Formats: sequence, C-alpha cells, structure tokens
Amino acid sequence: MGSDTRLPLSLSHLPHANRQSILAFLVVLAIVRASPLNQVKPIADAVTLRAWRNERRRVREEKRKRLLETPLNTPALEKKMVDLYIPDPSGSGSRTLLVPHRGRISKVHITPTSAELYAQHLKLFPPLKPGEKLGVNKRFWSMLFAVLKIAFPSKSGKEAFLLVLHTSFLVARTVLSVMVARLDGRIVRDLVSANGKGFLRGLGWWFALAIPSTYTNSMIRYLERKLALAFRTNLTRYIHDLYLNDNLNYYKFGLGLGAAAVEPTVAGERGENAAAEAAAGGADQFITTDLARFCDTLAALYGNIGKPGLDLVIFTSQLATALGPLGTIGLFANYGFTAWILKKATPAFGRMAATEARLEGEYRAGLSRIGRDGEEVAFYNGGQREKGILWKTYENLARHVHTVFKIRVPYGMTEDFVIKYLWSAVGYGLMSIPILFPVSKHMIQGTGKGEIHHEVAARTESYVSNRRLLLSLADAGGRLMYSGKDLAELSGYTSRVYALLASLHALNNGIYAENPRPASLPKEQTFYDMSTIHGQIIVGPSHVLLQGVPIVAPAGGAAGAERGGEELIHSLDLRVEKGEHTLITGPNGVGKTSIARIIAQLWPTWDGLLERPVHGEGGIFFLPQRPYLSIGSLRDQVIYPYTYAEMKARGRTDSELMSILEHVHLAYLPAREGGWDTRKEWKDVLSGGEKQRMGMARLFYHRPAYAILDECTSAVSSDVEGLMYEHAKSLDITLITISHRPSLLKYHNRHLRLGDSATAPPTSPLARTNSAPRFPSSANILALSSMTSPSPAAAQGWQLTILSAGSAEEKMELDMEIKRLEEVLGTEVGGWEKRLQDINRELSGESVVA
Ligand SMILES: Nc1ncnc2c1ncn2[C@@H]1O[C@H](COP(=O)(O)OP(=O)(O)OP(=O)(O)O)[C@@H](O)[C@H]1O
Repeated sequence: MGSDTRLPLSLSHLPHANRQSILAFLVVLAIVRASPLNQVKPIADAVTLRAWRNERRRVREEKRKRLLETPLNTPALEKKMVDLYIPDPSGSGSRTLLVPHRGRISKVHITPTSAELYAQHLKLFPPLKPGEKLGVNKRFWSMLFAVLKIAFPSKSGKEAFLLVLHTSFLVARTVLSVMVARLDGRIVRDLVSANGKGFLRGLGWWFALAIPSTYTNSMIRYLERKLALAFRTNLTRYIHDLYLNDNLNYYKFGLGLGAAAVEPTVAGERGENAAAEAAAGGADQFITTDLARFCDTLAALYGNIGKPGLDLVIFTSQLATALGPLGTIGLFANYGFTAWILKKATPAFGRMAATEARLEGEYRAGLSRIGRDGEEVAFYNGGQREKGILWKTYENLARHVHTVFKIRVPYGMTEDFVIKYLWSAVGYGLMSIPILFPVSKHMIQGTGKGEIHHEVAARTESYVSNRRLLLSLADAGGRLMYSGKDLAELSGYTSRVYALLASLHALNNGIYAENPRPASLPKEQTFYDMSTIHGQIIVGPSHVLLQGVPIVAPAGGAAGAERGGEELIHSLDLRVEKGEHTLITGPNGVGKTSIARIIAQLWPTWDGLLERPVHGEGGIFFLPQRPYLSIGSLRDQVIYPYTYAEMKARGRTDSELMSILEHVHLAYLPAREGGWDTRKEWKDVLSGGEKQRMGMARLFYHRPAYAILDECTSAVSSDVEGLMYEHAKSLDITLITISHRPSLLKYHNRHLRLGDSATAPPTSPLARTNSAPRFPSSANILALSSMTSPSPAAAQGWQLTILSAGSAEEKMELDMEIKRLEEVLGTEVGGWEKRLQDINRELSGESVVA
C-alpha cells in the first residue's frame, strides 16, 4: 500500500481529464458565486477573470467614496423627499417614484395598470358565491390561474427568467444529489477494499462537490424569495391601481359594498356579519399579510413540488436498474399507497388558513383602531374596555390556531409514520431483494477468494448508494407529501387574494349581487338594492343639480339583501348655480352629509339626475366633517391632494401659500414648525380648530367654483369663521354649507332645511326649539323670504328658501337678535326649570332651602 496511502489531494494525482473538468468547474463556480444575478453584463464584458475582478473592485470603491462624500443624512433626505414622485411629462400617467434607500433616493418607474387590462381580466374574476367550498378543487385552480395572470404577467418577463434560473438550480441540485450518492458508495467501496488512493480521491471529489451543492442550496432559497417578491410586487401594483382609483373603490370597499365577493371566504361559521366586519377593517390585511403569505407559499410550493418531483423521477430511474422490475413496481405501489393514506388523513387546511387570515385581520384592525383613535380613548380612560375588546379578538385567533395545532397532531403522526418509517422499511425490503434472492448463486459466493472480496465491495457500494438514494427518495417523498398541506394552505390564501380582487373588480364595474325584494319590507317602501341603481350622472356642467334624487344610505352584503339601502329623503330637487350660496340645515342624522356624499359620488344615485362640475380647481371641492391631514410636509397639508411637483408645475409658490395661511390665521405655522418642508404627524400636532382652518386653506389653494363645506368650521371661533367665509366668497367660490350654526346664514342666500324643521310651520321661536334647536328664530328669516318652494317638497322632508332679505348688515342684525333671543330663552328656561324642581320637591314633602 506504501505509495497508495499518501494524501494525494493535489490535482496532479488525478487523471488528466478529471483534472481539467474540476478546474473548469471551479472557475465557473467562482465567477457565478462572485456575481449577483443583476450583474451578469460585466461578466460578458470582462475579457479575463482578473480584469473583471479589478473592474468590480473599482466600481465598489467608487460607490463607497460617493457615499462617504455625499451621505444623505436625515434632514437632507427629508428635503429630497418633498417630491413624492415625478410625473411623466408625456402625460401617459407613468410616474417615477422617489424612494429612500440606503441613505439616498432611488428612482422607481411606475406605469399604471391600463383600463384595458382590467377589462380583460374582469371575466377571470367572477365573485365567489355564498357558501362556496374552499379547498384544493376545480374552483381553486381557476382562482389560482386568475391570480397568476397578474403575478406572472408575461412568459418572457423577469419572473420567467427567475423561474428558469430557479428550475435550473433545482435540476442541478438533483444531479448533485445523485452524484453524491454514487460517490458515497464509491468511498465506502474503496474503504472496504482497502484502496487508500481511491478513498482519498473520493474524499477530494466529496469536497469538490460540497461547494456547488451548498451554493446551489443557497441560490434555491435566494431565487425562491426573489420570485415571491416579484409576485408580490406585481400583485401589489395591480391592487393599488384598482383599489385607489378615481372610482373610489377604497371607500366603497371599506363601506362593505364589496362584501358580496369577500363573504364566502370570511363568513364561514360566523355568518353574515363577518363580511361587514372584515370590510370595516379595510383591505389592509388582504393587501399586506394575506398577499405576502400567498406569494411566499406559491414560490415555496414550486420548489417544494418541483424539486422532490424531479428527485422522485430521477432517483426512481436510478434505483430501477439496481432494484429490478419487481423493486420498481414495489416503489410505485408504495407511492400510491402513501398518497391514498395522506389524502384520507388530510384535514381542511385551506379553510383553516383562510379563517386564520380573517381572524388575524380582525385583530390587526382592532389594534390599528386604537392607534388611530388613541387620544379619544385616552380622554375616556377607555384602555381597559379596549383591552377587553382586543383580548376577545385575540382569544378568537388563539383558539382557532390552537385547534389547528391539535388537528395537526394526528395528521403529523400519520405523515411521519408513513414517510419516515414505512418508506424506510419498504426501502430496506426492496434493497434486500437482489441480495437475499440473487439471480445466480455466484453473485454471493463468487468463484475464488479475490472475487469474494470484490463482490463484497461491489455489494457494499451498491448498498450504500442505494440506501442514500432511498433516503433521498424518502426525503423527496416526504417533502412532496408535506407540500400537499402547503397546497391546501395555498388554496386558503388564494381564496383571500382572489376574493379581494374579485370584489375590487366588481366595485370597479358597478357589478353587485342581485337580491330579491324581501317579503318583510312594507309595500309602500322602495327597495334600494345595489343592483338596481338607475340614476344618471353627468360630470362637467358648471352647476350642481339634483333632480328627483333619493337620498339613500347604501347597504351591501347580507344587510343589503335583508332590507336594502336606508331611505333618508324620498326625492330631492336642488339646483345651485354660481353665486347661489346655499346653507343646508336640519337635525342630526337627517341626511345632510348624505347629500354631499351623493354629489361627491361616494354613494350611488339610485334615481333621477345628478349634474356636477369636475373635481378640484375650477370645479367642485369637498371639505369633510372630520379634518384630514396627510403624511408629508407642512406644504403638503395645504396643497393636498397635489404634490409639490404638481404645485411647481402649476407655477404656484410658497409665498402664495403663506398668504393663504394668513387668510386662515395660521401664518405662524411655518416659522413655528421649522419651515414648509418639515414633516410631522400633523394630526397630532395641530389643534382641532387649526386642523379645520388648514382645511379652509386647502379650499383657498384649490380655488374651486363650488365648495361643499360639511361642518368644517365647527371648532373655529366665530370671528375667524366669518372672515374665512367672506374670503371664500371674495374668491368667487359658491358655498354649499352644511351647518348647525345660525350665524352662517348671513353668508348664504338660500336655505335648504331638512327633516321636521322643513315641514313645521314657522310659528313662535319657543315652539320651534324642539325641531331645530339651534335655529330657534329661523322663522324670522323665513318671514323675510320672497320665495319658498311648494309644499310637496316639504312633504318629502325638505324645504328650500330663497333669502332675499336684503343686505348682509340686515342679516347681521337678525343674527344678533337670534343670539339675544337664545340668551334670554336660556336664562328664562333655566329659571322656570328651577322653579319646577322646587315645586316638585315641595309636593313630595321635602323642605326647600332658598
Ligand atoms: N354608511 C352608512 N350606512 C348606513 N347608514 C348610514 C351610513 N352613513 C350614515 N348613515 C346614516 O344615515 C343617516 C344620515 O347620516 P348623515 O351623515 O347624512 O347625517 P347628518 O344629517 O349629516 O347628521 P349630522 O348633523 O349629525 O352630521 C344617519 O342616520 C346615519 O346613521
């Protein structure tokens, strides 16, 4: 053995052909390993490996230097971030988003999803029917196909490239596994036959194979995640474009109108309210967690099915020669039996995954509600109560997860038993066949001493490599079987993502489930079903017109099917031309804001005709009841929803913004907050009145022809409020104001009264306090009116009065009178109430202390 026992690990000991192939392999490996996927080009460009390496080093060094020279610290980054995106000058709707990344701004070009593509995809997303069964069934495959059309948009795109690369690494790993199994057998054979040289050569190969094997494993994981991220990016962009479009799908989805499509996946055991609850939580759980899980599971599943599937084919073919026809038949019988047992033992993982996602969504919605309304909760000291609610939601989730764990125990046992033990036993059995039942005796005994030795070594080699192949086979089979569970879970996530997409597509196209008129609905009551919206809407005219429009609060999902939308006003006629400033008043809940919602097209126009100007500059602008402050700089608050880039493009300047802030008495803000670019959580920084004044600043910035102001100055002091109204009118903005404040009447020349106050006759101020408490003496105004709409309108619950009572000064005097009367009434009523209490006490025998 002398010379054979030296350690011949240097390549010179290997045969020439082997040496060359190892060297070539190592060189290729080094190149691939050192190059990230997105830098393939430099490899092609580099003449030699050394040149390419030097080039890479130089680029890296330059990058590092640039970073050191101009690092974007936080204030600098904030300054850069004043631009959210740069719109494409061609007007195609494309945008270049500016995203902070590693201390600098990286540019991401976004092309919006085209309306044609949405139209094409509509037929792929029929809404899920109530009670539709979830699981790995035909419907699942059609849902997956529909979602994949978005996740995997083209056969020649980035995803296809990643998939091909991923597949080639999966194939490489299988090939490497076979090579390792063979090598394993050879090493043991050389050991048994005391072939030291062969043994060491084997060890050398072993290490040579270890490098590509480990690299392949890492690349498989890397590509899998990259693929998942590519799927997620495609789906997220598609959903964002559909969710946040001009059709206000985000609002309608939150209102629960899209619940019909979401319902089957969320209702399940909890019944119909689940859909509305899920929708109330918004789409965030769907778009974040559910989507991410879907993409991760899908990308992993490809590897989990593709790799073991390939392993199974290759290992079986490798083993078939060693095991003979009987052994191969045995192997296949084993696969069939395993699949049958596991199918019987597999619980409804898909439904469980969908339910878990829904419960997580509810828990998440509860948490974000507390974050959003933290101040209000804190004022009420409602922490304990909120904790109770949150804990209940969490308990629901935890209990479900616990049930899933329990169900998984027997399934896991079956799975482990079948795959780890049954398969191994079958493997041993199959391997023993050629040994225990040899075709000829000399296979065991041989003819001489040397041959016996040789036979034993050969048998050991075949045993070791077959055993390794069988172990790998069991592992592949195991993973394939486990992926059955993954597939079931994928069906759950698919149904969630599909439900969201189907719901958004339906909302986008105004498609709603048709409900029959409920028998319980009184005959005279109109049934407002979402599928029977007949109103006509014309956007563009330079006036606001509602002609025979019912004011109805819509109801979707199960609530909609049960009783339809809630009628607030049977039919409203209102025409507002330029300069016709209209004040809308009425008791709480009568439907004032609802009129604004219908004009803004947030709610449907069930009947009649709605005409309105376009949204924004020169058109119509809405200021809602609750002030909204966006994420961004102080400047962004004034110009919302425009961006700084759009502001600059329109030639507007910061000094103009400053003069706007002066008109709303907020001129101190830029100096106090550190300039226009300061970014803060503005909703926490500004006071209630400041927030509302900021809303008015927005109005002055946009300068629309019409403004619908919904109680948007209720927290502003009367003097500043008056100045802002006057300024709005001086900017030629026609006001349609919803308010309870009588003092605002003087800025309007029309008065639309809703509810009881519209039908009650104008008698004494005292008599009117019940129906319209804050307008006790509007009768005085009515007495001055020159024209009142005919009584049929009053019967419908509204009355329009055209105020022609003269000058603003006269109205001001009336306003003073209203205030005086309110004060007098306030003190007198207080005295009368006190006297009444005293009398009551006297009657009950209590003594009255003066
Ligand atoms: N999304 C909704 N679904 C069903 N009903 C709704 C919805 N939003 C509002 N409503 C109901 O419609 C009615 C009218 O609401 P609206 O907000 O128009 O009242 P309002 O006259 O503006 O009251 P307030 O003076 O209190 O602001 C209320 O009874 C309210 O509960």
